[in-house]
Amino acid sequence: MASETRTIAIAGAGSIGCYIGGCLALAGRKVVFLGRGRVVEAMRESGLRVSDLDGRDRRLAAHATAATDDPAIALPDADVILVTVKSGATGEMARLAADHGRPDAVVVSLQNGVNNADRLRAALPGRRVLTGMVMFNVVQSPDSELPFHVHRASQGEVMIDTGVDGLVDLLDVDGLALDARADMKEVQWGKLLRNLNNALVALSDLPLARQLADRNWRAILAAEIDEALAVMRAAGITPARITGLPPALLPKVLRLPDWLFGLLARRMLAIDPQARSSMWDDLKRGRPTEIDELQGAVIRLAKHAGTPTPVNERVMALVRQAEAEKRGPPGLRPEAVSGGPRSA
Ligand SMILES: NC(=O)C1=CN([C@@H]2O[C@H](COP(=O)(O)OP(=O)(O)OC[C@H]3O[C@@H](n4cnc5c(N)ncnc54)[C@H](OP(=O)(O)O)[C@@H]3O)[C@@H](O)[C@H]2O)C=CC1
Ligand SMILES: CC(C)(CO)C(=O)C(=O)O
Repeated sequence: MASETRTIAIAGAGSIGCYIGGCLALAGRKVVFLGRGRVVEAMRESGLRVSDLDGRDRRLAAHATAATDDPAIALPDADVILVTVKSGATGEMARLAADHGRPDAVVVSLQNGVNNADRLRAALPGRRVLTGMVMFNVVQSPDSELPFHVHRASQGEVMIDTGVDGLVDLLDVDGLALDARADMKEVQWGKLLRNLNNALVALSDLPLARQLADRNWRAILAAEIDEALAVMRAAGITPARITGLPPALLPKVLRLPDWLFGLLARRMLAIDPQARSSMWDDLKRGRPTEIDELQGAVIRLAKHAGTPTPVNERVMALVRQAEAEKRGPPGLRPEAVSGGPRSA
């Protein structure tokens, strides 16, 4: 795959799509952004600002940013379609790729959860669909800020299925660390363990670094992970090690006192103070969250495996309540989430 001549479509220009597409465009790749509303308007008006916690701070001028809300413009020329919509929009994006994309385009799901790539495969029979996973957090600018600004606020790779010649070379540019993996199913489950914290960041309304520094919040995450590991064991699923720690050790390490956790989990804590979670972003913007793909996946699997998941169920119910109230992240204390003695 000759990198300079290939066209990459970003199917869902939001936080992850604009960060990854922005890095690719800044490296000279041909990128077209398919988005909508305020993001496309802002990119057309004033381009894109792409920064990260390592100190890069770069701009793409408006004339160098191909942004559209029309799939008939964005998708027909694409050699690679990177799907970066939230899980609730996967079905719709699959339909757009089927209607407007080339049959030989490689489609890559860069979404959290364990089902999105399979959903794309089912909706795009005969097409090449790869599983991907993004390990870092991206924060997007508030609505009024111009240019539209995406900031990578933690470290981590973009992991992608092996098997398509030249794809890693195409995507491996400054600001992105590519990792081609043959175990993406296990990576999805390993990432799911980490994503069980997305809801806690959203419910606490705390930046990720502050929330993870609090042992009371970590104890809730540890309890969620205990339940998820039991479910996975019962279902014969082996989650990949993606945090620097073996998955089975995560609950123990999370329950350590703050000072010891800080020492052992240095990689996990290499986060800048702005980092939150994509679910926090959804509550902030009054949008549906991916709770059903994360805690929901654990709870559904547990129903088959016959293992209990009370903590994941409680967290899911609180997120559902916050979604329905549409008042943004509710700023709960850990006791209100764990159901502990001080929650009343
Ligand atoms: N944000 C993060 O830090 C991380 C996110 N992820 C995962 O990456 C995926 C993407 O997340 P994120 O970037 O945060 O999501 P965003 O909501 O920021 O971006 C998705 C964008 O796609 C747009 N969109 C949805 N449907 C269409 C459509 N039919 N046509 C054009 N545009 C469309 C949305 O518009 P609108 O808002 O109008 O719906 C939105 O702007 C998720 O699965 C998430 O879990 C993984 C790691 C980190
Ligand atoms: C922040 C991160 C990387 C999980 O730690 C994430 O996947 C998200 O925000 O959805």
